Amino acid sequence: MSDHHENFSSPRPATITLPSSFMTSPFCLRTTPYGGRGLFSIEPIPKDTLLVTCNSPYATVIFRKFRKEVCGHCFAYAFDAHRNAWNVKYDGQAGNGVWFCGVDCRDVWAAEQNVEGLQGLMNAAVDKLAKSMKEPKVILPYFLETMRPEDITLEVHDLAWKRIEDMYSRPGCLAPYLDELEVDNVRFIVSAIVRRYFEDTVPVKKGSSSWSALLQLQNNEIQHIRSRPYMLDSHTRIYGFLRKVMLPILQPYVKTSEMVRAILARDQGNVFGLWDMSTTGDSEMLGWSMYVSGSYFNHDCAPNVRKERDKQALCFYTTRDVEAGEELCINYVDVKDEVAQRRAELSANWYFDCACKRCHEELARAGKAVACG
Ligand SMILES: C[S@@+](CC[C@H](N)C(=O)[O-])C[C@H]1O[C@@H](n2cnc3c(N)ncnc32)[C@H](O)[C@@H]1O
Repeated sequence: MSDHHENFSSPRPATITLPSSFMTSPFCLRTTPYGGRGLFSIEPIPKDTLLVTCNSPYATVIFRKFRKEVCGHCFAYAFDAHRNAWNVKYDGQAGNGVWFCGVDCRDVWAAEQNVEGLQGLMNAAVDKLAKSMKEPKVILPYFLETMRPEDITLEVHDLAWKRIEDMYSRPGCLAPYLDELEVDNVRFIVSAIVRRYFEDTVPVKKGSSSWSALLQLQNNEIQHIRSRPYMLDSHTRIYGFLRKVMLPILQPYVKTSEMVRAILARDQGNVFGLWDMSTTGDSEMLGWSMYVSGSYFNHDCAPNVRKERDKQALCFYTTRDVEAGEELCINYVDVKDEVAQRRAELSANWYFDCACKRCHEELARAGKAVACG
């Protein structure tokens, strides 16, 4: 339970333990001149090479409204199979709230993700507490009323969290109100805590990512709260809810806010949306997942890597021949969009000004056009 504070609060840790999936790869992790670390080829890599497979997410959530339509193990979407919903469930309370596309997925989920029935019991507890929530209420009004983004330093932020920890340590403090997305966020965090519990108590499957690898991911906490100060109130209510809902065996993980903060700080900017595989072009987001090794790919508006979901796994392939020394990048936004829209989206949701060559060239052309016009 003792997270190293440097790892927790600094945007990118000084020392990195590489995810095990990178050890035998044709690429390495290096510092970029523009945006932290990135993955670079160490030898020529042909088109369509599988670079890395992230076998299963460290944390994941299917939006509550899609729970009957998305398989809890392989994420298959019922509509893609021309069905309205899946009907395989786990017997008894310990499988609560999870539907499967077949008994095979149900049984693997039970063996890998629902050891001791913990995931299912937590789902049931979250649903029960969510039903009893009262009126919406802000719990950090002073923060929202007085803070300007530039005032939100790590110290100010730490103080707000300390206040919340104290508040929820008092007996009789009620569970705060959460909206639907916040309850989904609770379930995302619960999945990470249950996984961490297994990591601490039962042997983890080979090739799985670890909590210490998750902590190495870029921490976007301060940028996130500066750009949306109301999110601190949301995050602290989520923490309050978690304090109330955790089964006794998992309570040690939320006794302080450290683990919840560490997950929330990496959720923004590092997770992958779970989309249906629709070929109609109207793809819908069904939830989101954190794949630790996949989060080291930087963005480029002319990417040389594509990602493909294969059931629970996320696979990364080269889209063209890559030379030794080239950076390997995916795209975070739709590269068919205009430069201004791509940049606005990256800035709003990932907090960076894209430094890629394509943006540079398109901005230079636009600048010349304005100068000539
Ligand atoms: C998912 S992380 C990628 C790994 C990250 N560079 C690291 O060191 O952990 C996304 C972050 O990488 C940086 N980044 C990714 N693509 C970028 C780009 N095209 N231009 C500038 N920064 C970028 C930004 O800081 C962004 O928030």
